[in-house]
Amino acid sequence: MSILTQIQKVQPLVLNLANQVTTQRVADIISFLGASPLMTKEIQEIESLLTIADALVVNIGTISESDVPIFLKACQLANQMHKPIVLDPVAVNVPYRASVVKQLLSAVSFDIIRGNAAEIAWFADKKAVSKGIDALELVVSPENAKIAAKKTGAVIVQTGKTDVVTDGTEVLFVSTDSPLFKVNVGCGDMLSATIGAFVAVSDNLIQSAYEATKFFGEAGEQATEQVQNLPGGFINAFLDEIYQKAREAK
Ligand SMILES: Nc1ncnc2c1ncn2[C@@H]1O[C@H](COP(=O)(O)OP(=O)(O)O)[C@@H](O)[C@H]1O
Ligand SMILES: Cc1ncsc1CCOP(=O)(O)O
Ligand SMILES: [Mg+2]
Repeated sequence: MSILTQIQKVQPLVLNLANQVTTQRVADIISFLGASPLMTKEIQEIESLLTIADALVVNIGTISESDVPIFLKACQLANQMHKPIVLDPVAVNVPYRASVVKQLLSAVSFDIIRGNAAEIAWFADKKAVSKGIDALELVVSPENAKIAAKKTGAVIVQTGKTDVVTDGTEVLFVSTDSPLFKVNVGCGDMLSATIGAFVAVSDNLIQSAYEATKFFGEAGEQATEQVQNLPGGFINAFLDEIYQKAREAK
């Protein structure tokens, strides 16, 4: 049975510490995949929510000082409860965010880290050209992703023109092409959430990350064709594609 089919069967609960910009898009893609999204910012309920959750997705996109305790507690509890954690390190090259992620890395282990090439370069201690939430380099290098995997112990999904999925040893590539992902804010967040839904039902981290990334990219290509390369209706066409393909999964 494919991981996508397993999602239809299990309907896993994916708990999100989401950013405030793309919460609805993240909740929608988890739901359209056949999984069940839940967002929280309340530290008092984190343990009970993790008890019923099948995966945790942590997105630092709009993190602030008052959020750090719940991020820390949620990740520590997820480790203790053996719930997989996906980290989306939005703009981690910015000093404050870097300090928060360093604090998290010193206290918890992440199963999968999904970021653009500039964000992944940070984990590899390599220079990269970025501008806020975006990577600016178009050259795809698996080397930084492999180093980042070895340094963090996580499976790395480095997104770009070609996506790189690696555990530091095995390296897989996803070469789909949906340029409208770049101009639509939140596509990275939605991919991280998709990976969360896949890893919620599979113990194979690199396979979950790869199949999620490939499924996501292929749906993007279908949607790009449907909207004649115009961004305004792309997300709706993309989410409809996700919904339809998820329900066709065998
Ligand atoms: N230059 C590009 N051309 C086509 N698709 C891209 C390009 N860059 C990223 N993508 C795709 O966009 C999606 C989001 O990745 P990315 O934009 O790198 O994340 P983020 O939004 O976090 O910066 C991924 O599916 C990725 O394959
Ligand atoms: C614009 C913005 N600002 C803080 S989080 C966010 C959304 C980032 O979304 P993505 O990294 O998926 O493009
Ligand atoms: Mg991002």
